[in-house]
Amino acid sequence: MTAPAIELRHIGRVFGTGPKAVTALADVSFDVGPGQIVALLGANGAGKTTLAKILSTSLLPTSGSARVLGLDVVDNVKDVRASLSVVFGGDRGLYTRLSARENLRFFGMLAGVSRAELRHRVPAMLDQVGLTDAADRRVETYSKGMRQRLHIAIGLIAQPRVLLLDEPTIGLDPIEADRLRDSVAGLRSEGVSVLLTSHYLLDVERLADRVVMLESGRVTADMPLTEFVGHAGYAAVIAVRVRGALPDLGGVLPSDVTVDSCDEVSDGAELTLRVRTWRAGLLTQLGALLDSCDVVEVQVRPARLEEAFASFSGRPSGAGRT
Ligand SMILES: Nc1ncnc2c1ncn2[C@@H]1O[C@H](COP(=O)(O)OP(=O)(O)OP(=O)(O)O)[C@@H](O)[C@H]1O
Repeated sequence: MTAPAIELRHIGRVFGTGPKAVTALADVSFDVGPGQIVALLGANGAGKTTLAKILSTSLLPTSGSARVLGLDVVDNVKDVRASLSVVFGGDRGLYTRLSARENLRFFGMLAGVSRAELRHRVPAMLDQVGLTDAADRRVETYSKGMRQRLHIAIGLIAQPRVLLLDEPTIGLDPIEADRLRDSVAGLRSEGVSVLLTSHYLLDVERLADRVVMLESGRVTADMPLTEFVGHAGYAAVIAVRVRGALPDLGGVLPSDVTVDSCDEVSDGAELTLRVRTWRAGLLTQLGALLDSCDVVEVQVRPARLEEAFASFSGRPSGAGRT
């Protein structure tokens, strides 16, 4: 059987000793499978950075064991470093007076990739992150999103099989963020395993196969994304706006649909329904119940990760975003 890309067993990390000791990680165990994208969620101070530092061999755990592709991070520092790459968000570490192509060549050589190999790999990486057209422009002329995509290309130039990706879409506008997510999603087909930390739940919703949630250094959830989203407690919200009055829906709604709110507006009413489980034919059924009124607009909003996040952390929706 192939070893998990990342294997954490009872990892603990305490900073300091005595009464001032801080337990950053208490007892963390989970795996990232080969080719999987796992999102590591948690509020500020939950222990995400500490875990990333242990995996990237820049910090020792105080208990437990961590393996990358079967290699212990304490005993096999050199091999772990060759297998894993860390990509941080923001502007750090790029040579902005050089072009993307030159940055990639430089970091490739630093990582020990041969010149001959770089001749193939650099254009391939530029293409993979959508920077081919801008490849020979100085990085100082790039948008934040382009810089961030270049970071990912640099992280991948030595062909690591495991990537730690920290806040990849921080500070990006929605279009840039989407492009970046496309680049990350493409890694799955390359067989790269990713541990993604993000405060942006949209990244997680779009990219992750599994979600691991940390709270105060402990794992409070470890499950497939679909199951995690299911913890929102409902599948979707349907908002209906009608002209004129609404019929009395008391007792006629399907059992898995409840009324969230019903408000009068200038020329009619707005009704919000919460659907516990989505099923084929539900909208037709609701349409029939509203047949007698003039429906102006219907919006269906699938359950969002914010609600699931809140249900695990016991905080109100939206508090996951910091
Ligand atoms: N070098 C250190 N010395 C003492 N305490 C530390 C040190 N590094 C981290 N901590 C503490 O460990 C806990 C976990 O911190 P960590 O940075 O891992 O959290 P995080 O989940 O990455 O937070 P954020 O989302 O804010 O980056 C926090 O209470 C933090 O104050």
